[in-house]
Amino acid sequence: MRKKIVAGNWKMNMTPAKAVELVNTLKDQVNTEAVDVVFCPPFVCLPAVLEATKGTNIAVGAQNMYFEESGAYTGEIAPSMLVELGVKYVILGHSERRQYFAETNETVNKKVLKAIEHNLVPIICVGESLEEREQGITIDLVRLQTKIALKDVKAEDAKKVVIAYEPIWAIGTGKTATSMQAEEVCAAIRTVVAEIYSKEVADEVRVQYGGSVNGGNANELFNMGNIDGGLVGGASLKPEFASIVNY
Ligand SMILES: O=C[C@H](O)COP(=O)(O)O
Repeated sequence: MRKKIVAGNWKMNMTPAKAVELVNTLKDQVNTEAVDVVFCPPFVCLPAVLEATKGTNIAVGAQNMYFEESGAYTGEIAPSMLVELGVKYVILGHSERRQYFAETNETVNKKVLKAIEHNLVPIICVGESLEEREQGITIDLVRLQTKIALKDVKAEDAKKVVIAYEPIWAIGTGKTATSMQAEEVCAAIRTVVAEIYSKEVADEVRVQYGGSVNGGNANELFNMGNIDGGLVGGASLKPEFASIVNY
C-alpha cells in the first residue's frame, strides 16, 4: 500500500521570516500520519523552514539542484549542500524550469541520478502543454519524459522516486485536470515504470498530480487509484494547504 505524499511547492514566494510564519500556521494542522508532507521553499528559506519544522514529521524539499558536486557554477546549488542542511526531497524538472531555465529531459536525468547518489528523493515533474494535449500526444510525451528521467536509475532506487504529473495548462490557471484525465496519465506513468522495471517497482513508485489542486478538489483527485497525492503550488501558501493534506 503506497502512502500518499503531498508536497507544497512554494516557488519564488516567501522570505525566511514569512516562511516561519507559514510553517507555524500549518504544522499542527496537517495530519502527517496518513500522508507524507513535504514543504519545498526557496533555497534561502530552507534553514528557517528546517528549524521551524523540527520535532514534526514534515519533511523539507528543495525546488531544484545542480548535477555537479561542486565547482565554478555560479548561482547553482549542489546536492551535498542540501543534504548537510537536512533536506530530504528535491523537485526536478518542473515545467517552469523547463520553460524559463532551459531544462531538458537529459539534464533532468543527470539531476535525478545525482540526487539518488546523495539519498535525496527526487520529485520528477512531467506533463504536457495545452497544444500538446490538443495534438493528442500527451501520453507519448509523458512516457518519453518519464523514460528519459529514469535512464540508468536502478530498480531499487526507482521504487523510491516520486513522479509528479503536472499538465502545464493546469498550473496556476485554476483549471484543474478532471480526475479522469489525471488518472489516465498517472496510470500511463505507472505502466511505463512497469515496462522499464517490473510490476513490483511500478506498484511502489508514487505518482502525484499537480495543477490547481485545492481544498475542494483534492479528495476526488487523491482517491483515484493511480494518484498518490499532489504537488501543490498556489494553495500551499495558504492555510488551505492543511485541508488538501487532510483531504
Ligand atoms: O508545483 C506545483 C505546480 O506547478 C502546481 O501549481 P498550482 O497548484 O499553483 O497550479
